Amino acid sequence: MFVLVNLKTYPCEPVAVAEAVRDVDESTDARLAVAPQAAHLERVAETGVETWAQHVDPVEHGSNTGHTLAESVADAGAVGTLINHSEQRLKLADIDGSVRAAERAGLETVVCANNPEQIGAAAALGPDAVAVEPPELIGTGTPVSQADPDIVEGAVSAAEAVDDDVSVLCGAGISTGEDVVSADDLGAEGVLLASGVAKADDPRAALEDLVDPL
Ligand SMILES: O=C[C@H](O)COP(=O)(O)O
Repeated sequence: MFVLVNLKTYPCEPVAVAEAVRDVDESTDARLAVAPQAAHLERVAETGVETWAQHVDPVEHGSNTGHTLAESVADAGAVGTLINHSEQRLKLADIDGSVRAAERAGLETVVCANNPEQIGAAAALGPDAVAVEPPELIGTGTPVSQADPDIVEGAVSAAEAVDDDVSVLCGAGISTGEDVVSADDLGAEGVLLASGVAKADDPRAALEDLVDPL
């Protein structure tokens, strides 16, 4: 299972969380990675943890003030990027452009979507993976894998129908090892999570719990 920890803009210490993700990754068969704020990418990547960007824009080098260039996040040490997160929604053409920009920079891609229908559309753009996240469950601590298992199974079928090379992750409310096992049982190849680790009193202990049954 792939466990991708998104730090969003939570007030956590990104390097300390990154070190915890790196250390726990070494103790498990699961693959762990962390997605900090763009401004923290370099410091996080220097810890040796697998580092992801939270977003890249559909732009090239040039006059694009305030945009996030895929090549810049790759230079900072990111190896992958989220695209179209529920909190950073893009138009369809821009999702396509961001996937192309990430590919150009050699970044792995996870395109997020709300439901199986959108997952099918996202898979058609040829990312490495898609992530289904019902927005109403994000940050609630109520895991999608238990609260809405149909949406996870539906996403797996929808992606498979379009391109079975596209992996499916699920996210929203995932915070325990049991939640990750449920996601695995529903056919997801990974989980995207944030508050369960970034807002935990002890992020390292939260991560150890997450991977314990894997
Ligand atoms: O990127 C992560 C997802 O939006 C899930 O967030 P959450 O684990 O806080 O529900």
